[in-house]
Amino acid sequence: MKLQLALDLVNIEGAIEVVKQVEPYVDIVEIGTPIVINEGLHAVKALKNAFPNMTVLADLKIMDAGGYEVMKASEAGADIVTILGVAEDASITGAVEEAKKQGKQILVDMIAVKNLAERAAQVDALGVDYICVHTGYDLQAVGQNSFEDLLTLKSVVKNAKIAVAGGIKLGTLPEVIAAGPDLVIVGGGITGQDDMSAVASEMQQLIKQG
Ligand SMILES: O=C([C@H](O)CO)[C@H](O)[C@H](O)COP(=O)(O)O
Repeated sequence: MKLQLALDLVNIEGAIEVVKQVEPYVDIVEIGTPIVINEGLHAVKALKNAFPNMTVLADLKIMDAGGYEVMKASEAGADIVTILGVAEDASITGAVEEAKKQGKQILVDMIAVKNLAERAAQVDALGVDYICVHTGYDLQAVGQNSFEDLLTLKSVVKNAKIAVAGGIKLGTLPEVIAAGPDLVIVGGGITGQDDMSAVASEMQQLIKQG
């Protein structure tokens, strides 16, 4: 099980400062969608330059032109690129083919997918690397989370690794770990804390204990 730090509400310098504090405790650093919107793929390039050995995920949430957008993110240095589960199969296939060509990986974000079990099985058959259940900010704000969806995903996905994201905090991490995902994605649960390093370290310990 791996820990991914999601960086969303910071600029490039802020992102680099956060990673300096938590680098030993996280496996993957995500340049979140809000940063990409504000700063473009330069943010991915800057992070990769600052931390060449770190696995960097570009949270582009691709909806169309899968192959082209994966190519651009790969050029910027992304190791993993996200596409939406609600995208067309052709877009996901294009993203997967381009990622394979570039030696990169694809994470499919199932945010806003209504028929989760059915769509997860379809997406799994397209050869993606990760499938992620995700409660976004707007549904977190009305009290939702992804725990039940995570169990659904576990029961239908046979090939891809399973990831979970959305509002995970130190207090809720044990419940997430118990469901056995391959990748746990945490944003505000680390970046919103006074002592980011201590929280990330505790999260890593819990994840290692499994
Ligand atoms: O993908 C995300 C969100 O849609 C904003 O782009 C976040 O990175 C993801 O939800 C993880 O962040 P937290 O919910 O703060 O843990």
